[in-house]
This record gives sequence, C-alpha cells and structure tokens, in this order.
Amino acid sequence: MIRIQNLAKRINNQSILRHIDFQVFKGELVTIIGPSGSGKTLLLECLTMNTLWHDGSYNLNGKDLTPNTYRAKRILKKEIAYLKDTLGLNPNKTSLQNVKDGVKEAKPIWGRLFGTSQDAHMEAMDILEKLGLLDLAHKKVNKLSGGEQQRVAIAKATAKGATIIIADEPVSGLDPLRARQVIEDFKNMTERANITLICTLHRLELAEKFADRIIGMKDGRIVVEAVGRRLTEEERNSIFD
Ligand SMILES: Nc1ncnc2c1ncn2[C@@H]1O[C@H](COP(=O)(O)OP(=O)(O)OP(=O)(O)O)[C@@H](O)[C@H]1O
Repeated sequence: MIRIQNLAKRINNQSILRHIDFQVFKGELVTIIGPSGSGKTLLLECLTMNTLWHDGSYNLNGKDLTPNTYRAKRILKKEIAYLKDTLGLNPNKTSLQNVKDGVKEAKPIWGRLFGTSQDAHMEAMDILEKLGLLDLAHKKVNKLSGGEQQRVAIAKATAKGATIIIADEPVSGLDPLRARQVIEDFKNMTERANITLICTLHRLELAEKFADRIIGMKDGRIVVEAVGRRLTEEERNSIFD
C-alpha cells in the first residue's frame, strides 16, 4: 500500500506540486488524469524517486521513505518498476526468455549459479500464464505491438519481484481501440496477479471504464479522487475547465 501525505515539490523556487494526499491499495489500477502541465508526470517521478520532493511523507507497505536515502532507494527498487521510454526488454529475445531473465535477476547469486534453467523456465511460464500472456511466450519482443511489449514488460517486472508498476502515458500514440485494449489488459492483469498499476492517462473515458481509482490533477494539486465510479460533471469541470 502507498500512502502519500502533503507532498510538495518546487522547481527553481516555484511550487509545482502542492498538498498531494492519496493512498493506493494493493491490486488497484490507478489512473492519474489531468490537463497538460498539471503535474502528472512529476508525481510519478516523485513516486519512483526519480526526482526529490521537498515536503510531505511517503509510506510504502508500512515503511516510511525518506527521499534520497539508500534505504528508500533499495525498498523502491525492489517493489516498484517504472516503465518509461525503455521497457527493460531485450528486443531480440522472446517474451519467455525476457521473463526468464527477470526470474534469474531476482535470485541471489547462489540461486543463479545453482538454480536450474528448468526452474526459471517453469517460473517464467507460470508468470506468463497468470498474466494471460501465454500466447506471446515464444514470440520475439521486436515482433510484438507496443501494447504487447508493455504487457511483457510488466511480466518481466513482476518476475523481478515488483509488486507495483508505474507507467507514464502507456497508451499515448495508440489508436482508441488499441488504447482501450491495453488499459483493459492492465485491469485484467491487476486482478489476475494482484499487482498494483499506476499510470497517467489522457483519456478520461478509459479511466472511468477500467480504473479502480481515478486521481484528477490540476495546477499541481489533486482536485478529484474517485474510487470505483465515474466522475460527476462538477468534478470533470474542476479538472478540465
Ligand atoms: N525540470 C523542470 N523544470 C522546470 N519546470 C518543470 C520541470 N519539469 C516539469 N516542470 C513543470 O512542471 C509542471 C508539471 O509538469 P508535468 O510534466 O508533470 O505535467 P504533465 O501533467 O505530465 O503534462 P503532460 O500531460 O503534458 O505530460 C509543468 O508546468 C512543467 O512545465
């Protein structure tokens, strides 16, 4: 579980994120929506500690994380996978080989040396099955669509032990039908594997259809938080007007 309280971030003495409060529970699909420049990406950067924040607290699974400390980075690295421009996949390997690499990376060195390749194979197949990706197992990553690559990247991240996946605009550049398919797949994956997925989105209708929690931002603040429901017209206006 993630609990953020009163987080604030300044850049060049200018307040960019203010009074950010929210919580996310295990297994939720969370979408962050808001107009361009409202602070969505910056919030993800704070959550992944790719950037520092100035005030506030961040609690992950009961552990308080102080920015820029070794301990916080270690905890984050173990629990959170941030899918940005590079998805962390080897394009010349199959989905299965990529997930298998993830399984091996998660093991301590002695496990890598003495665990059998067959064990890693079985574990990787289990993960692909759990996430509904068996049909992609033997396809090379460079032959997959963007959406399929994202799903395999999520499988690899979970193989490495991540329980929270964070993605910035995972459907940007996709046509509406494909975008819908990707978010629907995300929803299914959170349900099947009990992983938490947090992503920014531009399309409110997809958030309303599939998200467990919608976080609406405007001018660096959270102005709406809706759990398991559509937004009211007033809420929509408070974000986009
Ligand atoms: N490194 C930076 N230096 C100065 N200002 C920045 C920096 N990074 C972000 N900002 C500002 O912070 C605000 C929030 O930016 P952010 O990228 O988080 O918005 P966003 O909601 O993700 O927008 P978009 O939907 O266009 O990606 C913007 O006004 C942006 O100009």
